[in-house]
Amino acid sequence: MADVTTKIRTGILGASGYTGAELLRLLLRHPAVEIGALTAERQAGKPMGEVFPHLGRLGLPDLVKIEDVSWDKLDLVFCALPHGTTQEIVAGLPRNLRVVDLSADFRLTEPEEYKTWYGHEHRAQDLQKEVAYGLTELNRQGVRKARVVANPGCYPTSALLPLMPLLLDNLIEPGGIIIDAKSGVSGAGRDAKQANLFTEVSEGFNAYGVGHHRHMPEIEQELRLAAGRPVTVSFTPHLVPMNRGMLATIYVKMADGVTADDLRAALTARYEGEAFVGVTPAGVVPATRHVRGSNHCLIGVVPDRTPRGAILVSVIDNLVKGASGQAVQNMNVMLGLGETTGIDGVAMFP
Ligand SMILES: NC(=O)C1=CN([C@@H]2O[C@H](COP(=O)(O)OP(=O)(O)OC[C@H]3O[C@@H](n4cnc5c(N)ncnc54)[C@H](OP(=O)(O)O)[C@@H]3O)[C@@H](O)[C@H]2O)C=CC1
Ligand SMILES: CC(=O)N[C@@H](CCC(=O)OP(=O)(O)O)C(=O)O
Repeated sequence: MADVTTKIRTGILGASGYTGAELLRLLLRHPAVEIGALTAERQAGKPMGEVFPHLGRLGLPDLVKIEDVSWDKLDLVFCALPHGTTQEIVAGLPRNLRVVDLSADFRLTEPEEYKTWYGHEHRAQDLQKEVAYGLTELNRQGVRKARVVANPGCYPTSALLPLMPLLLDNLIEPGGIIIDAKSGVSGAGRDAKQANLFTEVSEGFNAYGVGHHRHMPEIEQELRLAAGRPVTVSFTPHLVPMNRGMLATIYVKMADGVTADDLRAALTARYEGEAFVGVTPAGVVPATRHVRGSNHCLIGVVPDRTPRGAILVSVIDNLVKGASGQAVQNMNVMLGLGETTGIDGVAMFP
């Protein structure tokens, strides 16, 4: 384990956004980390307390533009920038810097697939080969060795943690998986958008990206690795009127002779000893409030009335296990620190 008396000097690119603020909330109580640089685009030049009053009076550096960061004063960088802005920035960083990227820029391993879903050429294809997909519990060895970690999307995290072990063990069929997922509005970031106005979001909820959300190929890429053959999922995200939280209701077909109790037992065995992923007892279905503010994923398993059907319910906090918490977890693994350091809090219930 690394010596925690030598602090890791970290920078956060995109510190004026929601995941940037969440990284700070977690890193400020991390004993092995010091904050060396914080960046913003439009809000560059401002002190942190002006952008986020709850992060004022903490001695944090002011927000600067990315081009004004002194990279030689840093050991690791978190990139919390919009898609499409990160590939060139990471490619231009000194190679001794470790990187945890919260955007989708390095998640899809095939540049053609990236172009199809993100609408432009991959701008750092050479670097892509050095990247590990940071779903920590299921790729710990990859994360440990990587210089650059692609932190998974929030929807993929909520879906892959229950599905991948079941596919690996051939307990469910790769065909016909339906992922019906719901997210809090902070998942859309802090940027002002009409769809995220209080009047558009409150007192109702809606599906979006129906049939074509860019998390579909990310989910299928990782499920293909688990199943050893192509997997096509039906994935529909929904926006619900809450600030944070994500719940995925996943419909699967079990292999012949398998029961929902078998699925629960397999997931319980797979995640035994894991600090952040848990399976609820039979008859208990997890809710977003059980993980709010924490780095936990809770999974419930229920038999369905359809032939060989089962329903998985998976909950995370989109800003924590779905983004910044998992990013800190990956940093801990990359640097040989205790994996739960700084992120061991339990949920804020209710
Ligand atoms: N929100 C969530 O739950 C999750 C988000 N993610 C991903 O994490 C990343 C950050 O998300 P989030 O924090 O929600 O986003 P926000 O919109 O809240 O924040 C974006 C940040 O990037 C900065 N920025 C915007 N444009 C540029 C640019 N062209 N060059 C440099 N900096 C720029 C912004 O600065 P300024 O404020 O000055 O404009 C701000 O600091 C995204 O890729 C997102 O998809 C992943 C999982 C979950
Ligand atoms: C509610 C909402 O808008 N959510 C975002 C997902 C945020 C996230 O996890 O993912 P990325 O890093 O891939 O953007 C969306 O659907 O685009």
